[in-house]
This record gives sequence, C-alpha cells and structure tokens, in this order.
Amino acid sequence: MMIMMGRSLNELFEGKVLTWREAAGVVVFVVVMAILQSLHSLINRVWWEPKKLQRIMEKQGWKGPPFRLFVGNMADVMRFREREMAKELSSIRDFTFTARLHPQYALFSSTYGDKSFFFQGDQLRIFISDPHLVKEVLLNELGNYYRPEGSILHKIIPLVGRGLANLNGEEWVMHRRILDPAFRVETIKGMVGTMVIAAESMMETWEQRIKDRKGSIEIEVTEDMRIITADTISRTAFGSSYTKGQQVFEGINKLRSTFVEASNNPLFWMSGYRFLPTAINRKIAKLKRENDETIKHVIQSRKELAKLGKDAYGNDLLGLMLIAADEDHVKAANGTKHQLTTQDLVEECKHFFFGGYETMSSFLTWTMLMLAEYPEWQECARTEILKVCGPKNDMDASKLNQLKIVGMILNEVHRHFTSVLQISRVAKKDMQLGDNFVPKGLSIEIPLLHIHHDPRLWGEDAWQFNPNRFANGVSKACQHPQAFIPFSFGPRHCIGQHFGMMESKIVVASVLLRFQLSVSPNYKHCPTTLLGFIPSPKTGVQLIVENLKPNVL
Ligand code: HEM
Repeated sequence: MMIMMGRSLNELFEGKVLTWREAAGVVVFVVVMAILQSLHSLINRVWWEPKKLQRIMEKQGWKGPPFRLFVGNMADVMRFREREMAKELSSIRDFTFTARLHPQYALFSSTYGDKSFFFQGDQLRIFISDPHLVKEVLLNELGNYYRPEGSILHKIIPLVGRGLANLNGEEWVMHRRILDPAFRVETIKGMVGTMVIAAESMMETWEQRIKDRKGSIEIEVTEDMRIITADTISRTAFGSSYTKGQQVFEGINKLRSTFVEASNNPLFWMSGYRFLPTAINRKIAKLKRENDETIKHVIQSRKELAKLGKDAYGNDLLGLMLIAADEDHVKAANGTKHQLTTQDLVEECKHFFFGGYETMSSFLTWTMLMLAEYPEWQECARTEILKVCGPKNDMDASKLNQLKIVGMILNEVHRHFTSVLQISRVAKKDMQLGDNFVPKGLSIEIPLLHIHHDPRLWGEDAWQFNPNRFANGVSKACQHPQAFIPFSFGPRHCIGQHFGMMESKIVVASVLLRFQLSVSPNYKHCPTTLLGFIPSPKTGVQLIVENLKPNVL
C-alpha cells in the first residue's frame, strides 16, 4: 500500500521522491482530512440537514417541537405515552386509546394542528392525514416516495429480515415481481384447506379442555392466536417441513423479546445504534445467525430435492418463491439483470414470517375480543357462517367470499385496531404535494390509526364499534375511499392482504361454529403496542369459551 501510495504521490509531486518522514506526514494529513470529512458529513446529517428541512417547512406554515440533537423528540413522545397509558379506559367499548398506541401524532397534532412535524432521531417527519394527499403519496408509481431507511422496520432488521418492506428502488421492483405470484388471490385460494387444518387443530385443543373441565373454560386468546398464526404460516410457507417453520417462530419470539427490551432504551431510537457492539446488539446478532441457519437449511434441502424431480419445490409459499426465482434465473441468463440469491430468500422468508405473524395474531386477538364484547355481532356472524358453510365447517374460497357480515366485522376491527399504525415514506427528490413544497429527504408519516378515527371522515360515531357502516362497501362507509386503508394501497400495498383476509375468515368461522365467546371478568382492557407499532393487549385477552348450545346448530 505504501508503495502504491508512493507512486501516486510521486505523480502528485511531479516525480520528486519523498522521504519516509515526508510520506508519513502526507499519510497523517490524509487521515486527518478523512476524519474531518466524516465529521463534516456527520454534522451535516445530524444537524444541518434536519435544521434546513425544518426551516423550509416552517416557512410554509408547518409547526413542531424544537429540535434535539441525536434523540430528536422521542423522549417527549415516550413521556406522553406513559401519561396516556396511566389513564384508565372507561370500558372495552371505549376506543379513545389511539393516543397511547400512536402517541407521536396525538401529541404533536393536538399541539401544532394538522400541519405538524416532529423529529425522530435526526429525521424531520411531517404528518399527512388528508386522504387526498395520502393518495398522492401512496399512488406515486414512479417511486418518488420511498420507505425511510431509519424506520422502525430498519431498526429491527435482524428480526423482520431485509425483505420487501425494507427495500427500495430496483431491488424492491425485482423482489416484488418475483414474489407477487405466490400471494395472488388464485394461489391463496388453494391454501384454504391448509389454513383450516391449522385453525381446526387449535379448536380441537379448546374442545378437549372444555371436555376436561366439563363446562366453560377461560382462555388467554393472545397466545392461542399466535399459535394458530404461526402454524398457518409454517404450513402454508414450509409445507411438509412445517416443524422447521415452528423452530423459526421460536427464534422470532426470542428475538422479539430481545428487541422489546432494547426498545425501552431511548438510545435505541438514535440512528446507527444497532451498529454499536453493545451486549444486547451482540445477543441479537447471535439469535439472527441461528434463525438464518434454520431457514437456509430448509431452502437448501428443497434445492437438493429439486435436482431429483421437477415438482420437488412443492406448491407451498416457499416452493412458489423458489420456482419464481428459478424462472427469473432463466430470464437472467437471457439478459435480465437481477436474481434472488439464497440469502435473499432467507430474508424474504423471515419477512413473511414476521409480517404475517405479528400483524395477524394481533388482529385475530382483537377480533376475538370484539366478538365476545358484542354478542349481537357474534350471533349475526355465526348465523351467516352456518348458512354459508354448514355446521361441519365445510369451507372453500368461494364460500369464504360470501361471508359479508364477517367481512364487515373484520373491517371494523381493522379500523379500530389498525395493525400497522402508520406508514412512512421519504421524498426522493423535491416534490409538490397538494399546496406544499416537499423538499428531497423529507420524511412523511401517514397515521393510519388516526385517519381511521377522524370524525370528519367517519362521522359522529367514529369512536363506536359499528360494523354496519361497511354494509354497502368501504366507499359508502366513509367520506373518502382512502380514509380506510389498513393494508395500505398503491404499488407498495400489503402483499399478504388476501392471505390475511382469508385466514381471518377461516379462524372466525372455525371458532364461531363450535364455541360461544364472552369476556372474562379477569380481562383488563389496556391496549398498548409491541415494538412501538403493533397494537397488543398489555396483559393478554382472557375470554370465557363454552360449547354452543345444541339448539344453535
Ligand atoms: C392483519 C393483517 C395485515 C395487515 C393489516 C397488514 C398491513 C400492511 C401494511 C399497512 C403494509 C404497508 C404498506 C405500505 O407501506 O404502503 C404492509 C406491507 C407488507 N405486508 Fe402486510 N399486513 C397484514 C398481513 C400480512 C401478511 C399475512 C403478510 C405475509 C404473509 C404480510 C406481508 C407484508 C409485506 C411483505 C409487506 C411489504 C410490501 C412491500 O413493500 O412491497 N402482511 N402490510
């Protein structure tokens, strides 16, 4: 290296040969310059850039709290959240818990109005809650708004995987193109039978427990919904090797608890924290390695089996992804650019496992609670399921499609307990958004949960549980079709939407055809969040479960 440097310096100093001392001086100079350069870009990133964006937005009437170096306003958010969490909800029918689930929007929009912003770490984030503007951002086909690198999903990458939701640009286009076919409605329809097996196996354990107790039982449904969801994903993704899938879920659970512990530290929200060699970061890295190995093992054995026969990839989600990736390899050989590597597939598997697991188990838990709390809706749904599927739970995709009342209830649960509380984007270049100039690099936060509760869009009963509002479809339920977007929309909408809706209907039908649900006196209504973005009950959801009276069937 010294010789190489000597040569280039020789050129620099027009052929003069440098002494070692002179060369050392030059090296020191270069190192100092490199340090100054890094310092300059650090200061630029953590101070000048956010301050510049703040000035631009303030000039246009946007308001927010003062900037704080490194941590931004997250400490204020955490304090506000603690205060909100300390407030008791009057009953399960009290839906005014949005401030504790998504405190940043509640805190800053109530202080600074609709045009508000705050700093998450060194990122200035504005809130967009007008559905017209939301539509403009999410429908942008040209990718002028991308997912931010500093979002919570990036902070927990060892847990969620470096998959679709964390990718941008051409890499995202390639992954989405290859993975889309595995999640099309037609493909998911073929998975109904597998989903029913997962749901029914949990129902059998409930039935056995009721039999053992000779009457009703109390069930903490959060855990059981997690098990059904994990089982459904393991079976639909990994087919016959679904026990390996369960192993992955054990790994995900360990990683999740470690991240929950880490996220209680305000420094966790600081950019770059995940790269520091702290004890907790080392533990996370070890757990990630172990989980990756399990998935890699399944993929490699599939690939080896495939060498023996054409269909050996299987028709489960992993098989479909491997087939699509293979077809893409063929195209690649013919001149297309990208290919999915084994590590890409590992990351995408983790991504689906996490994405499908946390959102679905949270959503199903809240659905069970609402069915138990509103017996009239439980009854309506059961009558419909009995009529469409018959008492033996004879389900297929077309019957599930006919479950209109169940669909209305699920929509109302999505509205109140929005699984993904907010969507984030960053402007790739200077943009015009409605009347606003949005400078390149500005982060935009779309507070789905709050949009779903805005009385200006939903009317006076926005804070009530009323599935009837969806009786004539989403477009008639609210003022603007983009006021109800639990799965988002546009090019980056949830790839698992059909999978999620199908699974939800199957679980609801399986439960209601066998059991009567009511809320246990032991249940304490205290919605909170998991990892700051998935609504979860603080101390589980305890329900009383009993067999249906014979005259119901
Ligand atoms: C209750 C169920 C679910 C809800 C409410 C939900 C919601 C969402 C939302 C709001 C997004 C963000 C879209 C955006 O930024 O515009 C998303 C993305 C995503 N979801 Fe879901 N999701 C659910 C279930 C699932 C399931 C079951 C899977 C997989 C099996 C899944 C996989 C994904 C993936 C991979 C993305 C990223 C898509 C991309 O960027 O191309 N989700 N989901």
